[in-house]
Amino acid sequence: MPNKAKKARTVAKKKMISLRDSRIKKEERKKPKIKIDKLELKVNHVPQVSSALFFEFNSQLGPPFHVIVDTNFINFSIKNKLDVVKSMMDCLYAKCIPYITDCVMGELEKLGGKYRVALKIVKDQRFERLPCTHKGTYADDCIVERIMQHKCYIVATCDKELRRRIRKIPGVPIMFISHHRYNIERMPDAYGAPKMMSAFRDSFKYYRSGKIEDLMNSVVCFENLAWSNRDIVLPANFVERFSLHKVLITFTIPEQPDLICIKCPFKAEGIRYWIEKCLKTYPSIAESKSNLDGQLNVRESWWEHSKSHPDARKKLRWVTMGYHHNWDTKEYAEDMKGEFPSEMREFFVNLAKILGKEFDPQAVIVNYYPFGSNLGPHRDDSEKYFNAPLFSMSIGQGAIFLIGGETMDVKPIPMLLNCGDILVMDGSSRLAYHAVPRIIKTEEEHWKRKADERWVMEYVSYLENHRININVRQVTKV
Ligand SMILES: O=C(O)CCC(=O)C(=O)O
Ligand SMILES: [Fe+2]
Repeated sequence: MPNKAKKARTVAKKKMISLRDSRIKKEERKKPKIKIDKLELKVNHVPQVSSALFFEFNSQLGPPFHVIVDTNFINFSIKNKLDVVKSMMDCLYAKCIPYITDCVMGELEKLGGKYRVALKIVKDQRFERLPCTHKGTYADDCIVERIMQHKCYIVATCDKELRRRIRKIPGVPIMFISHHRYNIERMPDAYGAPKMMSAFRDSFKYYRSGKIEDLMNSVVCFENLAWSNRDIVLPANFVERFSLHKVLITFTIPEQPDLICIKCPFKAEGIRYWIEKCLKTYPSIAESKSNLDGQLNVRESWWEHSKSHPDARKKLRWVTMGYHHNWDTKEYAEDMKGEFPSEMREFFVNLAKILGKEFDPQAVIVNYYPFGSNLGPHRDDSEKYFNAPLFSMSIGQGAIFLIGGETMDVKPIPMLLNCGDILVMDGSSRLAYHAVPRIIKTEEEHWKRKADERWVMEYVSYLENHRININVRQVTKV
């Protein structure tokens, strides 16, 4: 190499400052080599684990359970008509205290008028407040921080992201909502964690999603009921007034002898009468309440509106008249009642009399079920007066109805309910668990029989896709 070139290279090299020089920004500076002493003990820094945890078993958990509730859990509870405190106790079989952080309260307040029911619920005195001292209102971070510090909480949330974060923290069970009830994950068995499946729930799941051909083999059909068949000749004026067949055909089943099953007593005109009432009249009565209250401005003319708005059509799920059922408190109140429809009173009082029962209809829930919808296992015990029967009438498409016993451990009997069929839940069946896991395409659309064209045009498209249930109760002793 010529001397000149060699010199130039040496100069260039000298001009470069060392990569460890203090004039280079600290983060860009080359790190000095650390000599590893192979004999020295290696220390890993991991977050400190609470002393309440024995492996991952949290010894601070135990009744009463302290449950931190987030915003979406409250909202989903409202949507699923679940009373927060009661449903927590049903889930954990023990007293539960729901906690609301200032952050969650802040979130609910910010969400405005639509969430006023949620706000009202969390202001209930059964909820405890957890004051926040940090800045801002990022509720998820606040909850995560708390459960890292204190191992005495369960977190109730339906938020996927928050659940994912909590799963990384040892010893914190998560409560969530699925199948219209509260469930819990990561709960130590020792705390009487809920049996995720009861005999009733097993059946509900099976009939909700099983293959229809398989299910139908085990379903009790009124036509095939051979037990205690009792036929009653109906009074002529009753037959005439409500377009009934002359003879009422009733059955019972051995497992529930107090449940009276009545095969559809209506002629086609009789069924059409109730269809018109349930679609055109009841949702529009000023004194009725419905799940669409406050959502659609078109409640007074829901039926007209629904003809051109398929969404609104599917959205109507219930209408109440007479005493209104309060879905949050599960109570009826004297100041929450409207007129009970007179024709409905007349029909069910007379029917009860014919069956030898006293009945004063005071509350009705009209349920509307599109295909694919269902009604989870429950007992109708809000009425507080159980010495009167409850009448449940099916209209439109069919359904599988499960009737169980006093507890969810009793395996229910699946029954096929068709248009016009009526169940009378009396005596021991009045408080039995029941559910509607599936809406079934009916084989006999007898509402069409001899219907005039105007009627067909008006109602048939709704009935092709929906079932309606008229559920009539007596609330108080008279
Ligand atoms: O739709 C049904 O057959 C039952 C409805 C019911 O159980 C209820 O409204 O409480
Ligand atoms: Fe019910």
